[in-house]
Amino acid sequence: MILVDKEKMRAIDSYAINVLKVPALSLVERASLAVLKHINLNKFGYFAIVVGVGNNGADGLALARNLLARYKDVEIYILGDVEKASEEFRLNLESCQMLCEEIFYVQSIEDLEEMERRLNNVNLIVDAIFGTGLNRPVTGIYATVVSIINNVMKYKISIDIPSGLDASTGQDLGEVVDSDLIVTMQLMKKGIYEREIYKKKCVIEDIGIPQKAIDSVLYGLVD
Ligand SMILES: NC(=O)C1=CN([C@@H]2O[C@H](COP(=O)(O)OP(=O)(O)OC[C@H]3O[C@@H](n4cnc5c(N)ncnc54)[C@H](OP(=O)(O)O)[C@@H]3O)[C@@H](O)[C@H]2O)[C@H](O)CC1
Ligand SMILES: [K+]
Repeated sequence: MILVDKEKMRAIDSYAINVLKVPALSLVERASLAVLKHINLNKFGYFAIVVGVGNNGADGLALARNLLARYKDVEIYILGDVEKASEEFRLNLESCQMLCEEIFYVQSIEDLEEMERRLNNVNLIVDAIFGTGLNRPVTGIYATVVSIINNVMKYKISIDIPSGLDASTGQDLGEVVDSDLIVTMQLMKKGIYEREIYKKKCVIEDIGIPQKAIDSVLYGLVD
C-alpha cells in the first residue's frame, strides 16, 4: 500500500490541478461523492456538516449540497474567516445558501452553546474542519468544537483526515475528532496508517487523481 505524508499528498493534488489541469472543483466533488456512498440514506436523514474554510471544508459543503439535493435535513456549521476561503469552498457555499436555511457561523460562546444543543438532534455529524492543511495545534474555538463533537453520541464521519490529527506524523495536534469512519482521498496517509485506532476505521476512495500525478511526484517519472 502506498503511504504519503501531507507534503507529498499536497504535491500530488497540485500536480493534478496545475500540471495535468484536473479541475480542483472536480476533485472536491468526487471527494464529496466518495463520502456520500458510505452514508446509508435510509438510516440517516438529519446531518450536521462542520466545516473549516479550506478545501476540506469545500469537500464538506459539496457533500452538504448533495444531501440537500435529496431533500435531506442539513445544518452547516462554519468555522473560520470565510474571507480566507478557497474558491471551491466559496462556490459550494453559494449553492448551499440557495438550498439550506440552517447555516451557522460559529464565532461566539453563544454560537457554541447553540451548536452543542442542536447537535443532539441530528443523527450524523460530518467532520470537514481540517484535512492535510492542518499545520499547527488546534486551539480556541476549533478545539472547543472538536470537544463538542466528541462529547455527543452521534455517528461521525471525518473527511480525509480526522481533524486534529497530523496527516504526516500521526501526532495529535490537540483533541482529535473521534470519528466512526474516516474516508481518506486517493492514497492512505502515513499519519493515519501508523495509528491503529485510526487505520482500522479508514477507507480509501479514488477521487480521480491521475496515476501520472502520483507517479510523477513519488517516483519522478516524467515523459
Ligand atoms: N488540494 C485539492 O485540490 C484537494 C484537496 N482536497 C481536500 O482539501 C484538503 C486540503 O485543503 P487545504 O485547503 O489545503 O487545507 P485544510 O482544508 O486542511 O485546512 C484549511 C486551513 O486551515 C488553516 N489551519 C491549519 N491548521 C489550523 C489550526 N490548527 N487552527 C486554525 N486554522 C488552521 C490553514 O490555513 P492558515 O492560512 O490558517 O494556515 C489551512 O489552509 C484535503 O485534506 C482534502 O480534504 C480534496 O479532497 C481533493 C482536492
Ligand atoms: K476532516
